[in-house]
Amino acid sequence: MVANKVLTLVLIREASRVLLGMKKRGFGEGRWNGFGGKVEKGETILQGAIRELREESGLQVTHLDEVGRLMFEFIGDPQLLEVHVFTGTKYTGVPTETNEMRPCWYAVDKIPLKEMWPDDKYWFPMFLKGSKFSGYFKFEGHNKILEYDLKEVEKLPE
Ligand SMILES: CNc1ncnc2c1ncn2[C@@H]1O[C@H](COP(=O)(O)OP(=O)(O)OP(=O)(O)O)[C@@H](O)[C@H]1O
Ligand SMILES: [Mg+2]
Ligand SMILES: [Mg+2]
Repeated sequence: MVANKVLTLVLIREASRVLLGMKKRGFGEGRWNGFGGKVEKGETILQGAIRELREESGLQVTHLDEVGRLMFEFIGDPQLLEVHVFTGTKYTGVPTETNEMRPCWYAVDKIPLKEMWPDDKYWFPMFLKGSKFSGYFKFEGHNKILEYDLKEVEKLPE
């Protein structure tokens, strides 16, 4: 048994646009995504999300809502990624490019799904309409989804 790798993903949302970042290095390099990363020892998942958002975008928030839970399996890797997806509308600061991310606002009808992780096209519509969602995706490499299961939920699993 290998413990899951716990990660956060933060999508700052306004009425008609979402803040994404172009990942400049590391896992998911070259793709637009929300802000986030590994939860560190001694912090809660929410604290990790708030910290990663600040480190990667320069934005400060005091509150985020958890809206999604995504599990990813990569063939050949026994460790599952457990991604906690958060959203928030209230922030202070100005989106600022960092070593890891180049932020850009995207209109909700112009989300660059072709330049995002392939799973995003399945759950982003649920996110945009305000639903909570829970999913599992099995990847071969970083571009191919072999199988998946995704549903809208009333409440996220604990
Ligand atoms: C497979 N399908 C996927 N679809 C959408 N998003 C995905 C994802 N798989 C991982 N993610 C996100 O990618 C970031 C990786 O974490 P990552 O940025 O590398 O970690 P962190 O910021 O801690 O980096 P440092 O180690 O500090 O450099 C993190 O937000 C995580 O939620
Ligand atoms: Mg990161
Ligand atoms: Mg980190």
